Amino acid sequence: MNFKKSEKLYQKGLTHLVGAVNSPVRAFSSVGGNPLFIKKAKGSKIYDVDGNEYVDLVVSYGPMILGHRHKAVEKAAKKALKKGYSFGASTEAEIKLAKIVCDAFPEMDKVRFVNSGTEAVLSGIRLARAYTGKDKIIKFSGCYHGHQDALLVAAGSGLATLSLPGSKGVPEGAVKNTLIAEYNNLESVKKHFEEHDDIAGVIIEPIGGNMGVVIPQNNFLKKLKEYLQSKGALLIADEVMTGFRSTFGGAQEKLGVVADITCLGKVIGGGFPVGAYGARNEIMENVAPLGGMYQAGTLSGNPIAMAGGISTLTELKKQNPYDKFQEIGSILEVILLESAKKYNVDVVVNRFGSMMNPFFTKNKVTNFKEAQASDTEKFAVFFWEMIKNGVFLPPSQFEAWFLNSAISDKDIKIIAHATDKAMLAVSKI
Ligand SMILES: Cc1ncc(COP(=O)(O)O)c(C=O)c1O
Ligand SMILES: NCC(=O)CCC(=O)O
Repeated sequence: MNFKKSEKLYQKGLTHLVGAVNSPVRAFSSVGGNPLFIKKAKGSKIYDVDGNEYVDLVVSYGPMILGHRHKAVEKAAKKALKKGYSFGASTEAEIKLAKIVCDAFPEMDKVRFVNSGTEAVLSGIRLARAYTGKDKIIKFSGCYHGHQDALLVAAGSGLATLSLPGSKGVPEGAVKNTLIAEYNNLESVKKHFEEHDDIAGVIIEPIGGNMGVVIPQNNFLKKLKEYLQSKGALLIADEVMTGFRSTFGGAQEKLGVVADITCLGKVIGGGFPVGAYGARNEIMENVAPLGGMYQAGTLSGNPIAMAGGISTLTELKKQNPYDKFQEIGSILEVILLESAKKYNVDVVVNRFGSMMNPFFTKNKVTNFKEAQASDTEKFAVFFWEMIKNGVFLPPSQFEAWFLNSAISDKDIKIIAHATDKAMLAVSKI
């Protein structure tokens, strides 16, 4: 396996692109080496420009839940393309996707489409403030909610990978209403309520996916919702990663919790740029043109993106792959753990349905601090051995791996073989 063409493109890309990437998570900062350049993808596989083939466990950081270029999605997008790309006016497709989305969440009467998860969350936060008339928002350390100013503190994803406590260029004023709590620690939330009476709500990834996978323990989410209700504050579920992935109704359905505002992205567009935020009528009626909270978008509800979303969600409903994800996920979990045991490597595997990852640590991982105790050098060695043996992973200890419904038994064998080689390599450092 060689990466010569990727290497060449990387050098070329450095001239006019920052770090030759358009999102820092794509840089190989924490694993060393240079990013791979992709030529194409199909089904469960992704191919780089040097012709190397990989089983893809990144799937564009989540959206490609049916695998790449699913027939139904490709057909729908091509059909939409022929009718025009953007109109700046309403289409029937928006109504169709809105119904599919609202039907999936019990208390979602209305939804507004935007173009990314970042936009979905920044709008959801604005809505919580507009509805409650309060300014403060609690977020959990290690959770990532896109790159809006107010939430770029103690964030996961690329900030965790690059060990950044926050972002330069964010004025103090932009984060003065952001309070930080610890995941799985209700007391840390209560403490803020004891000190402040102007908290609009709490935003949470119902399954943490941006510090690696972190799962709520002991009904944490249910208890959080009950507590917030008693305080008249809103629960804002950032289901950008988990929506239509944990199951069709998202992590909320799996965990038996209903949020006041739900933010969506990734799978909802099936690889096209779509985000959304939704809630019950009483909340959504605050959004313009019905109410005074302004939020807009030239390309929002884009017809190609809507077609991608409708076809992806319709196919997902038909396939209902969630039991299969559970099955494949538990097989991969066993593969990772047995291989770690064989080579005497300390590994903890966290998994929730089709989201999982190993942490190179001895102790359980239930919050950001525990995730940060992982050995990132070991992860870097593991990552490159997986790549060399045909498995494409996110280049960070703090990112989730995602399953897709095109993964085959043969792919699982490739992953098992690569894992064995990778754990052996880790055991030698
Ligand atoms: C939970 C969560 N929220 C928000 C975002 C932001 O979405 P986007 O990258 O589409 O702006 C992401 C991923 O990036 C995410 O994982
Ligand atoms: N977990 C990381 C993401 O989901 C974001 C991807 C990106 O920012 O490119």
